Amino acid sequence: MSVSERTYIMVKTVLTLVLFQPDGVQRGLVGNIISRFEQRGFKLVALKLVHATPEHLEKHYADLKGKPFFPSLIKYMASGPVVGMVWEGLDAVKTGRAMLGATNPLASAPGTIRGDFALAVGRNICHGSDSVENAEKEIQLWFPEGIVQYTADQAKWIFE
Ligand SMILES: Nc1ncnc2c1ncn2[C@@H]1O[C@@H]2COP(=O)(O)O[C@H]2[C@H]1O
Repeated sequence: MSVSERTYIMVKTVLTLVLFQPDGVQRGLVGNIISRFEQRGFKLVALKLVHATPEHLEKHYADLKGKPFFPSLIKYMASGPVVGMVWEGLDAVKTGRAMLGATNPLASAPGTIRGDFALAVGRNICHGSDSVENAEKEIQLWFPEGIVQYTADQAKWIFE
């Protein structure tokens, strides 16, 4: 079992990283989106507001290094504070991505975060890990100190 694969009550849970871009922070959407994850039944296990360096962001977006928008993405992400958070839950990576909506807000369904709040691909509010393996790497990058371990009492009302 990998570090990010866990067991919570009798349910096998995973961790996912959600990273607010500067537009999500500046537009005051952090609280709304935290509420969506809480209301869905996910458990918050780490949270921080940071002004990330270009070097740190280059590591986070390493798989996009060859893309034409890579330099502007790094410059933009380093232009203001971002918020990193880690959520734990059943299929947290897949369901988190579904809650975010498509990368391009044009293709994001209403009801998703991008479908409700974004219009441009370069201002699409927040990033979500796209696989359990990448979540593990991203969580290690943003939270090298580790996540918080605790029991959420509401778990018995969410899982069978
Ligand atoms: N032209 C583009 N195509 C895709 N992603 C872009 C583009 N320009 C900026 N981005 C950003 O790059 C990010 C990479 O993956 P994310 O899901 O985090 O969301 C993406 C967008 O925020």
